[in-house]
Amino acid sequence: MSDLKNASKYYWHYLKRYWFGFTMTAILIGISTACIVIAPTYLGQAVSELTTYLQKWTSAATRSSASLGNFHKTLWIYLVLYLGDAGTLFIASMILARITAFSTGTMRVGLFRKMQRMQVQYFDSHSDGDILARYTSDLDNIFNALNQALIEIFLSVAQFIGLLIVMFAQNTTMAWVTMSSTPVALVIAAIVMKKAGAAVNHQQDDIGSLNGYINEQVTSQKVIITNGLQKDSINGFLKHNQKVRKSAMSGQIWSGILNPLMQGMSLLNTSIVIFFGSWFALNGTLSTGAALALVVVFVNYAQQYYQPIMSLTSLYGMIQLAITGARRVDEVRNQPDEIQPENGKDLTGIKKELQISDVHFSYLPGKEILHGVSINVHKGEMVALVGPTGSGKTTVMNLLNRFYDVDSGSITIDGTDIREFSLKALREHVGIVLQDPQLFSGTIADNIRYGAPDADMEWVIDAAKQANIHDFIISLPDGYETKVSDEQSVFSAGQKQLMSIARTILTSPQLLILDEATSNVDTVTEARIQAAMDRVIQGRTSFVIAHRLKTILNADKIIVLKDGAIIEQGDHEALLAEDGFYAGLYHNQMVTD
Ligand SMILES: Nc1ncnc2c1ncn2[C@@H]1O[C@H](COP(=O)(O)OP(=O)(O)OP(=O)(O)O)[C@@H](O)[C@H]1O
Repeated sequence: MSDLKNASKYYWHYLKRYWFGFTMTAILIGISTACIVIAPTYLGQAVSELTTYLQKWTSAATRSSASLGNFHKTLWIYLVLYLGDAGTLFIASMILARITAFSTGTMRVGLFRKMQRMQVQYFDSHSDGDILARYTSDLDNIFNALNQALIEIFLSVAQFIGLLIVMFAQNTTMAWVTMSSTPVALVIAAIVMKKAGAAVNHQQDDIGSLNGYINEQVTSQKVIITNGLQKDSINGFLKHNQKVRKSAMSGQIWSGILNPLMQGMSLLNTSIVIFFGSWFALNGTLSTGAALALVVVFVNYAQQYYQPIMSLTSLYGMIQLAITGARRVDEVRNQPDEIQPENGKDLTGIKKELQISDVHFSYLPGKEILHGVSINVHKGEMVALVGPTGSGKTTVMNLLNRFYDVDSGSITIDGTDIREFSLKALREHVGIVLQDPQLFSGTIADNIRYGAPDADMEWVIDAAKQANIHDFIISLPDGYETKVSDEQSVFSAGQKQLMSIARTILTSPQLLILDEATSNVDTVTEARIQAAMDRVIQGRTSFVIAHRLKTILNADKIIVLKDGAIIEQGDHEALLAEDGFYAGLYHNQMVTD
């Protein structure tokens, strides 16, 4: 039920602005229903006018007075009513199609905008495939339901109301008899809908997991091939696929069962009406003819009574998918945004120092990752973070850029807590070169100026030169205009890394965070990346996550992290002299290198 509540809130948020269109649709469908209800009476009248005409025409005495005028008039009214029905329905569907196109467009934009405001935590804790499913299959389900079910809902409601009016106008007692089975139908519908809702929810969540798995397997294709894991990959896929098949089947069964059940209710209803109708006919005050006519009319109504309910229940699978879709998209919509300080301070640069003071941090409640980390960095200094895998190096970087906020302790720049700066100002001054650099669709030049879109070509070339990648770029047939997404231009990890270094140089950050990426490139490229990194670091305050210790021998400060705590710190010489964890690590690496 809370799903329905959340979905209603979601639809209300996006659809309320179309109230005028919905009102017009309701009026038009009201007119259409009235036309369709009234039209048969004119058909009957036309038949009776034609009979009168034929009777007059066949007798010589009355032939002169025989006229088809009334017959034609009635036929015209009949035709106008049918045209009225078709015309109003057409306009109503056009209005709804427009509302659907605009509202789902706005939903898509809303979701995309939200993605740009959300905390990094959401992306870290959800698979890419699952996030993608919310943008694709969930939004598609919403679109399909709005596109196909909305008009049906309007029609069914109008038909139902129209029928109630006609029934009560004819005979109140028989109208109540016709409606008597409604509570039972509602209870059955509520039970089945609850089951179907849960099943469809499962189905969508399982589709999200399957997408996540496919995404993971596609991006890890090379690892799978090199390790000969194709069979395991397929087995994993089959497991996910089987889960989707099971949950989809259960969803379809529960959604599909509703329609036949309602058909059964319709038959039951007809029997009730026949039973009570005959009783009234035998025991009531009406003449036998009138009573029988009433029974015939109400048997007709009884059959029609469940029609709107049945057409809604036949759409139930689609509606349920749209409810689940709205729930999943709404989940994203309700994610907290990145915390922006009110009247955030501007950051003009690091004047003196950056201080990390007694920082405790946990990604998940109760599972602390950093236990009181303190690092003091003076302007222009290079700090290297070393330590075993999982020791917390990346976590420290995540906190510096406010991807996450500290639980306790503080990070300050010249005495001001970084949470007091506006996020924009902070991030303008923090440049990050990630271990796994990302290139975006567009040209090489676009990619280098990604963080500084206004930079002119001269600066782009200068940044590429500093990053040691200019010569390679101009050796390409299209030079800086080479399309990155082009199938012809597949870049090596080292080339991508150098381009992302050029990108960072162009933004001219005050604080640099470098996740050393020299581990999966050849020694020549490694030397080029190292030289580029050295150039970027010069004169800037920088944090380098070092995997290869020989790249950080010149660091002003080396921080050794283990299990989320600093166990040693100092420069290379001092740490070697200490002959502790760092010295052991260094000697080990020298041997393997
Ligand atoms: N988003 C996350 N949610 C929960 N736990 C996380 C998250 N990111 C990292 N961790 C955990 O935090 C701990 C520190 O991870 P971190 O990535 O900082 O280590 P690291 O020193 O950078 O490791 P590596 O050298 O392998 O990159 C690990 O135990 C890891 O499992």
